[in-house]
Amino acid sequence: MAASAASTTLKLSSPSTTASWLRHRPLHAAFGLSNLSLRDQPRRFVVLSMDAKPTILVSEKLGEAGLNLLKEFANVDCSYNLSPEELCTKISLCDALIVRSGTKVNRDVFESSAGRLKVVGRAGVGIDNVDLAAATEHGCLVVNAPTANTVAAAEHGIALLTAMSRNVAQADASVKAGKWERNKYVGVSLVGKTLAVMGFGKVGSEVARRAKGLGMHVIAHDPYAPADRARAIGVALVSFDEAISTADFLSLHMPLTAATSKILNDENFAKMKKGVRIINVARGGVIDEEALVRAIDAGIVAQAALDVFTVEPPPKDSKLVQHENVIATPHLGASTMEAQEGVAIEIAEAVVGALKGELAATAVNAPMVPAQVLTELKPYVALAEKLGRLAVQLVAGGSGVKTVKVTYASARAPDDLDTRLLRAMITKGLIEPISSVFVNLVNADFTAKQRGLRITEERIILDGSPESPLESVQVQIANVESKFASATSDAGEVTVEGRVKDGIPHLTKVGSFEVDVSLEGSLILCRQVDQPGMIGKVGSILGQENVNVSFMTVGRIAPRKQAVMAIGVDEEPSKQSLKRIGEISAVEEFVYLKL
Ligand SMILES: NC(=O)c1ccc[n+]([C@@H]2O[C@H](COP(=O)([O-])OP(=O)(O)OC[C@H]3O[C@@H](n4cnc5c(N)ncnc54)[C@H](O)[C@@H]3O)[C@@H](O)[C@H]2O)c1
Ligand SMILES: O=C(O)[C@H](O)COP(=O)(O)O
Repeated sequence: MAASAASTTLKLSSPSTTASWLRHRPLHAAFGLSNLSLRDQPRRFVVLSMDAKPTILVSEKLGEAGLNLLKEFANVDCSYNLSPEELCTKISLCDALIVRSGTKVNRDVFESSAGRLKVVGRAGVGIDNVDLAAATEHGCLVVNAPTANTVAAAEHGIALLTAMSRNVAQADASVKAGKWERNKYVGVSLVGKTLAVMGFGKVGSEVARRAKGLGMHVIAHDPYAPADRARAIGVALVSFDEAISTADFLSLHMPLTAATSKILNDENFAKMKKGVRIINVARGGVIDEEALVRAIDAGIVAQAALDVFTVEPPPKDSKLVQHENVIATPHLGASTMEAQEGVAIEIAEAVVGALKGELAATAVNAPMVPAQVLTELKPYVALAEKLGRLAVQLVAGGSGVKTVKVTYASARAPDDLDTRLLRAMITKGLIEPISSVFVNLVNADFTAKQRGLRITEERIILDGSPESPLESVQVQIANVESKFASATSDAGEVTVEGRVKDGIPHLTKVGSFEVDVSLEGSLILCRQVDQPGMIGKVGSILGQENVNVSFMTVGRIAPRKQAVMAIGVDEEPSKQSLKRIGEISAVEEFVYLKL
């Protein structure tokens, strides 16, 4: 880490006890959640004046216990199956809205509310149906219920697994059609078969546990899950290729992210064992649905059981849904009486709490930064989150992301620099790109702990004037392999370091290579043999598809030796362009990272 001549390393206790930014301030006030006028403070969150009883619109069926909680505090309007126009008309009379995944809460809804809507509660995990940017712009808090439907989703995965393997749905339809086709519907046994659980998080680990009870051999792929957690329930974590090439059954439990979008595609279906069976209760977008139809027709995939689809509901004439080797359910993973009661209570408590102005642990878009400290710290909190995002995207696998070391170099006295917010932002950056969890200042330490993530902090005290709060921040992930080997330091840790320059976060180090690229847009890191013309070659590939390069630097060990080129891009390059960059003869490895 670059430090000035004299420096001292100091270990910080975690969480920091020197919360100078937040000390003596009630949290809701520190976070700008107290009675703010929406017009004056359009990006902050408002709470209701306690004079009037608020109105809560529930637009999809919610469990009775949750409704009762809401009714104790508010007027509750349960109006299901509203058209988009009806929703927009009603919303101007409502302080809160509670939805599941069936209601599209788009920008029109926030605009139509004319500032009255203060909270949107999602009775479930995924907030794909809520326009978060529009919510934040309109000062509307979004909360979700992230835990209560985990077991229900896992049980539905198992239901699909067993129903598919014994043709229950097809045989049922056949009997109801008056037939008796005992030879046609011979199934396959589960005992002794290999199930690969793709995504070993909350739902995936519950599926694994249950499948072991069915006598299956369970393996899992999850580059970020700690191997010891998997081992504790007798599951081996394996690479992606090993999982898909050895599985008899593949069950998908990863979130839909840029990295997992269409992760089951033609190329990967071709690597699978002939006759593999696929279960998806995660998100439709993780499968290339057209490629799945091709793989079924080619006999690679024997059967698929799907609860989720890229477009929901899928088109009536969808080849996939109509395929005789596919069974489908209409996104029923969370639909048990028990889960819906649990989710209803979880969301009702969160919405009522938010309307009362309490800080919500399940807030999806709560401001992480108290308005009062924004001026000085804004670029540093952005830097912290982006370093977390970069570090985790560089991880390829290993024993999972378990140990993260953060090193702050600062000339400020330890008492004058509270790292709680920075640590929370790094945690947010580390967790959000790989999970369905949203991290805020309230839940950051808890969420890290729950995922088995240990974050230690160290301080390097620099000589000199403490004008800026921080000189640099370094994030290191231990015991993992990297997608970009050059990001691994000599000590074997995935390492990124950055600093703020002219108010803008910059990446200044990757592994042992010094670089200098502003952390805006996205980033391509390329390791090559240092030689003339490289910048031109990469630049022209990007230029051909109108991808704007915002920044480019080369860090090298010595002239004509190995170098790392960091290229900031405003737009996402196509897969083809990235492939062409990888094919340039001097390029030894490269990676594309979203910030
Ligand atoms: N069908 C339903 O009704 C229903 C209900 C609940 C959850 N879900 C969905 O199930 C999925 C899992 O939910 P969860 O609560 O277990 O989330 P989670 O965040 O607890 O777990 C997701 C896991 O996926 C892992 N992961 C991330 N990227 C990966 C990759 N490239 N390859 C392999 N693993 C990767 C993460 O490390 C994490 O451990 C989500 O998509 C969620 O939306 C669906
Ligand atoms: O994201 C979720 O919680 C699940 O996909 C369930 O969605 P649902 O509440 O619409 O059933």
